[in-house]
Amino acid sequence: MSTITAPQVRAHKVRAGKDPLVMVTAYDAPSARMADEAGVDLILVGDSVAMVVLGYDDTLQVTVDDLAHHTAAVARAKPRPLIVADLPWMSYHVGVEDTVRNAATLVRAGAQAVKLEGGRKRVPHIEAIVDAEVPVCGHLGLTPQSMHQMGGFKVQGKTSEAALALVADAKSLAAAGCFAIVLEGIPDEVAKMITDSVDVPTIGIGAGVDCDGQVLVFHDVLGIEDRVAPKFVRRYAELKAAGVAGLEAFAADVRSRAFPSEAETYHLAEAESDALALYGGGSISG
Ligand SMILES: Nc1nc(=O)c2c([nH]1)NC[C@@H]1CN(c3ccc(C(=O)N[C@@H](CCC(=O)O)C(=O)O)cc3)CN21
Ligand SMILES: CC(C)C(=O)C(=O)O
Ligand SMILES: [Mg+2]
Repeated sequence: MSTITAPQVRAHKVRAGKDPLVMVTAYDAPSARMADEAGVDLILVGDSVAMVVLGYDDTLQVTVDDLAHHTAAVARAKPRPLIVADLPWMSYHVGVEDTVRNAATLVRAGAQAVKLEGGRKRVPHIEAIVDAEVPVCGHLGLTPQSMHQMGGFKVQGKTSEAALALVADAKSLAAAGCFAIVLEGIPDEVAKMITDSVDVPTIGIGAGVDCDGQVLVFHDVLGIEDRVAPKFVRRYAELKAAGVAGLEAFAADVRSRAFPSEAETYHLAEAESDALALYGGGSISG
């Protein structure tokens, strides 16, 4: 079971004296174990899996079944962080009943909460999922599933009108029962205003230091991703470079016959080796 529960997250505000929440994405059992051992608070099985793992150029290409597949792999690691799974595009845009069934699919795969993108127009869907006893995390600002409406992955809330609309959206999400709200790609002043305006924690990604938590994509934090490079990413390791160096060393050892060594090789017992020699020692003409 998780170290932190959704109700505990809901009450987690920096202004109440708490340290910021730490959330990182994970998409499989080994990444979930790394997040667990690092002591993060929440794992997000994000639809960013489409871009950083599955090779797509956007997040619109993944389905509920794709997210369930990755959520199940994360859940099998039994990580201590709370497992939040993204509802992908088109899984909560058709109807409320369809939305609740899709949330249930992710819960049965092992999610302890779900996240969906958008503001006040998502309130009926959020309320229905919460009514089905599933904690919901909101997501406002640069919502990647809206990339065609936004004209790309563009920072949002850059005018006073847009900023106030985001504050109103955040209040609607909190009132609808969201236990936390991710704020992505917005000016820090706007994120601070939202964080001050709601009683649930805000978890920022490209939203400044004044949120109640921070989230980044696993492959960005560890330096595995090198196609997408948003300004808000800080790399804490260079695993892609380490991986390429390791594979180069393996290839060199194979080609020089330095691999495998004696210690990496199996042998017959002597008697069996002698008996085998009597049968022709492996010669095909013998
Ligand atoms: N590897 C990765 N990291 C992410 O954080 C991430 C994904 N993939 N895929 C899904 C979404 C897409 N995200 C993105 C992708 C690009 C930018 C980006 O290039 N932003 C510009 C700002 C453009 C502007 O000024 O409006 C930047 O320079 O940071 C931002 C968020 C965040 N998410
Ligand atoms: C970037 C985070 C917030 C996300 O939604 C994802 O990884 O899919
Ligand atoms: Mg996402």
